[in-house]
Amino acid sequence: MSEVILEIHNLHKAFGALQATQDVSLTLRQGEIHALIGPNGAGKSTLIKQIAGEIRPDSGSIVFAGQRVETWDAAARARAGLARSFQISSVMPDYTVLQNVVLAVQGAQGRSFGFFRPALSDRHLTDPAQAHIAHAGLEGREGVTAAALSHGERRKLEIAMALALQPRAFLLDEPMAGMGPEGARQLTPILSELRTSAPILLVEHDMDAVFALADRISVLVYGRIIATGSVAEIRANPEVRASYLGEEA
Ligand SMILES: Nc1ncnc2c1ncn2[C@@H]1O[C@H](COP(=O)(O)OP(=O)(O)OP(=O)(O)O)[C@@H](O)[C@H]1O
Repeated sequence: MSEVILEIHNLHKAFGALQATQDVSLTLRQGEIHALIGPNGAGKSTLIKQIAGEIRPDSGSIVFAGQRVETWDAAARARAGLARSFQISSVMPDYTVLQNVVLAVQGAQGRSFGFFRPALSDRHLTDPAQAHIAHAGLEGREGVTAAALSHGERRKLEIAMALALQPRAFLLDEPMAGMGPEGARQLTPILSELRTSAPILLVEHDMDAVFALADRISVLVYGRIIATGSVAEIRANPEVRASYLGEEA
C-alpha cells in the first residue's frame, strides 16, 4: 500500500451547539485522489479549513508528512507543502499566463518579486514556468492575459501556479464549481494527471467528476464519515444511497 502523506485522527469541531466535524479520521496516500462528498452543510469545507489551518479543531490530530501540524498556522502548513487551491486571489488578471506562473515560481524559490523584464529572460524561472504551464494544459496560451482566459483556462492557470509551489498534497475545494459540463470535462483529465505530482483531497459536488477521478471516496453526513471506499463500494453502499446519492447512483 502507498505511503500515507496526510493522516487525520478523531477530529472534532463544534460551532456552538452544532457539531460540524465529529470524530473524523481519514488518510491521503501518495498518488491518489481521495474525494470527500456529502450533502450541503455536511461539514466538508469546515474539514478542509481545519486541514489547511484556517480553522483550529477542538480536538484530534493532523499529521502531514510525518509531523503533527494541527497547531501550525495556514502559512506554515503551505510552506510544508500543503497546497490549498484554488487560491484565486493570487492570479493577477492583467498579467499574462507566463508572467503569473513566473511570479509563482519566483515566490516558491523564495526570491523577492523583481521586475518582469529580467525575470522573463531568466531561464531558471521561465523553464520551470513553461513546464508547469504545459503540465496544466495551457501550452500555447503563455502570452494571453489572465483576464482574457476562459473560466476553464483560468482553473488551469491556477493549477500551473499551484504546481510552481511543488506541493506534497493538494486540498481542492470544488474545482469544478461554475465550470459547466464542457469545462468540467476539460478539467477532469488535468486533475487526473495532477495526482501524479501530489495526491489530492478533493471536495466536489459534480458526481460524474468524482466517479471518474476518485481512487477512494469518503462520505460525510452531519459532520461524520459514514463510509470510505472505492467508487464501486460507495455506489453500492445502501446507507450512502439512502442518505446522499439517492437516484443519482
Ligand atoms: N464559522 C461558522 N460558524 C458557525 N457555523 C458554521 C461556520 N462555518 C460553517 N458552519 C456550519 O457548519 C456546518 C457545515 O458547514 P460546511 O460549510 O463545512 O458544509 P459543506 O459540507 O462544505 O457544505 P456545502 O456543500 O454547502 O459547501 C453548516 O451547518 C454550517 O452552517
